[in-house]
Amino acid sequence: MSTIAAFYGGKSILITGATGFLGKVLMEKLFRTSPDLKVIYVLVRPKAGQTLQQRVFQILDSKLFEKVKEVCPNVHEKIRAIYADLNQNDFAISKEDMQELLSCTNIIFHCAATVCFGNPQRNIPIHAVQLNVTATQQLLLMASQMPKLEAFIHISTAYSNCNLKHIDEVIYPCPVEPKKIIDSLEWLDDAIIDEITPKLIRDWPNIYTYTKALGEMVVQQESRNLNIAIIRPSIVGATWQEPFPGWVDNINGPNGIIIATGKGFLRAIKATPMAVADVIPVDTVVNLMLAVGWYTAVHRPKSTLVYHITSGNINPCNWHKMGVQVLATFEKIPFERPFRRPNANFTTNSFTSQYWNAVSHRAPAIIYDCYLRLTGRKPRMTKLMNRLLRTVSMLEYFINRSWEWSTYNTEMLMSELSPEDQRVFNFDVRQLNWLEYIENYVLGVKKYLLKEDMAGIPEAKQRLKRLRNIHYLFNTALFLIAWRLLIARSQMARNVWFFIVSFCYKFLSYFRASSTLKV
Ligand SMILES: CCCCCCCCCCCCCCCCCCCCCC(=O)SCCNC(=O)CCNC(=O)[C@H](O)C(C)(C)COP(=O)(O)OP(=O)(O)OC[C@H]1O[C@@H](n2cnc3c(N)ncnc32)[C@H](O)[C@@H]1OP(=O)(O)O
Ligand SMILES: NC(=O)C1=CN([C@@H]2O[C@H](COP(=O)(O)OP(=O)(O)OC[C@H]3O[C@@H](n4cnc5c(N)ncnc54)[C@H](OP(=O)(O)O)[C@@H]3O)[C@@H](O)[C@H]2O)C=CC1
Repeated sequence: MSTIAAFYGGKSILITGATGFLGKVLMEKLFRTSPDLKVIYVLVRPKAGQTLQQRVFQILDSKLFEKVKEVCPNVHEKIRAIYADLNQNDFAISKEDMQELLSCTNIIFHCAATVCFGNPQRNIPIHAVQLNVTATQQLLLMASQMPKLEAFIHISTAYSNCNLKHIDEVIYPCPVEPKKIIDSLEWLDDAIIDEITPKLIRDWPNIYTYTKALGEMVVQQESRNLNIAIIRPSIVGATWQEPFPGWVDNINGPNGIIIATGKGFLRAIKATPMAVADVIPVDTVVNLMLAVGWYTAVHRPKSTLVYHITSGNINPCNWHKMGVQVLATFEKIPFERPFRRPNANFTTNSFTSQYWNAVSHRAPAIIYDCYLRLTGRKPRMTKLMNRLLRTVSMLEYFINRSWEWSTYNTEMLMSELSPEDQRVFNFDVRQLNWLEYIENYVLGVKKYLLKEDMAGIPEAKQRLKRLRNIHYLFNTALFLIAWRLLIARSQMARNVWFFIVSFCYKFLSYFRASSTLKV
């Protein structure tokens, strides 16, 4: 039996961010490998007209949890949804619930965060500080009042120090104390906050990575006597193996780009083809989280250990390889109703990138909107395209650089695991076959995100053929119009044209004469 799986048996586990991408896979693995755990408390807020229970039951009833229902049929009884808004004081948790959490929790996995890179129109700096920094502080305070707590696992990101090139498994100090930032946001005017934000975040590319760095500092400062560990994953991608390959559920990071490329909206991107695409499968991250939870509780390291979970250092893939494989998969398994044929041009040049944006992205969107207007429908493509290009521009920082993350602690942990634990909680991505993984990833985006049926593939292929013919026809027409205009204006173009025509005529005459002779 796996030592780690046995460790979670009978435990009460508190998860924040359980309704998120990582949180769902964490719950699934916990229930599947330790069905005898006591309870999982999930801090949830009502959303989109759904109550807490409805939200949680919807997750439990999803395909992701199919295997769980076989090994843990009473899963619904083992999950306790607790109303909480992490942006509020004491998370707005009721007194009774708080009492239960404080007296029963054994392990905390803190996954909740806003992963939005920042939108100045939405007061994101305050929201991000509240959730990624203040909420972490509050949760640590709560944790310090939990007598049965054995481990507190904080999920950060490998990019929390992306202003550095080489990143060690240590907590780096931020130039401004988190407490000062939290205090000042309480009384500063929104307009002033917007003004000082760029000065505060300095060489961090966005408010997300900056607040995650602040969050780590808070963990260090408020750790008290707790057993804490920090996990830093790189770009979290679809599942590799468990519970089945290719599962994804949001459009963040690569997922949105894969959809936009497969649907033919995005055909070029400013990216360094040889830069490392440091994607890490979500199930690998979850396996490390559970191993770290066990190790932190049982071995109680003297200081807060940081664990990097990245792929580039041991099994690197680059954006070029990823792009080629994504396109190859679209050939076999196209997405339904594409706008244009999928293509992927990478450029590192700003001018070329702007050219592609104008010609390959904005112009077709404008033409399509004209068509919609002419046919009495509401134009929408230009708006969609602008939004997409804005999102892509936010990701550019990460696809034009490579980082080196040291992984001493992660390797140390791997060596501490029994062979059985190494198998059940595998976080060694050396065995990951990128081509297979990317193909499953794209397939997963199609099935689980776009909810497209595989039966629609022949029709999608037909549509791609039609789009290719339209593309050739359009280009030929464009060429002929350009040529006609050139001929009308330039003697030289006319001379070239007559030369080509007379050459073709002579060639054809010679060919006809020689074939007549043979007969
Ligand atoms: C041709 C090339 C082909 C290539 C071939 C393919 C090869 C594969 C290549 C892959 C290269 C990938 C590189 C990844 C690098 C990741 C690095 C991560 C590093 C850190 C990792 C982390 O540690 S953490 C996870 C990352 N964190 C995000 O990735 C959040 C992004 N996101 C936002 O920062 C906000 O979302 C933002 C946009 C501000 C709007 O923010 P906002 O407040 O204005 O509005 P909302 O978020 O409410 O969204 C408003 C509407 O935008 C829609 N939308 C939201 N996101 C969208 C999205 N990604 N793509 C499309 N559409 C999106 C949404 O669906 C809404 O649409 P609608 O209104 O119709 O419902
Ligand atoms: N995805 C990635 O590529 C990476 C993620 N990470 C880190 O992993 C962790 C999980 O990320 P991921 O699962 O992708 O993120 P998601 O955006 O999918 O999930 C975020 C979670 O936080 C919850 N949450 C947000 N605001 C509140 C609030 N006010 N009160 C209560 N809950 C709230 C969300 O709840 P709700 O459903 O109600 O919105 C959701 O459950 C984060 O800490 C992130 O920084 C690190 C590296 C990469």
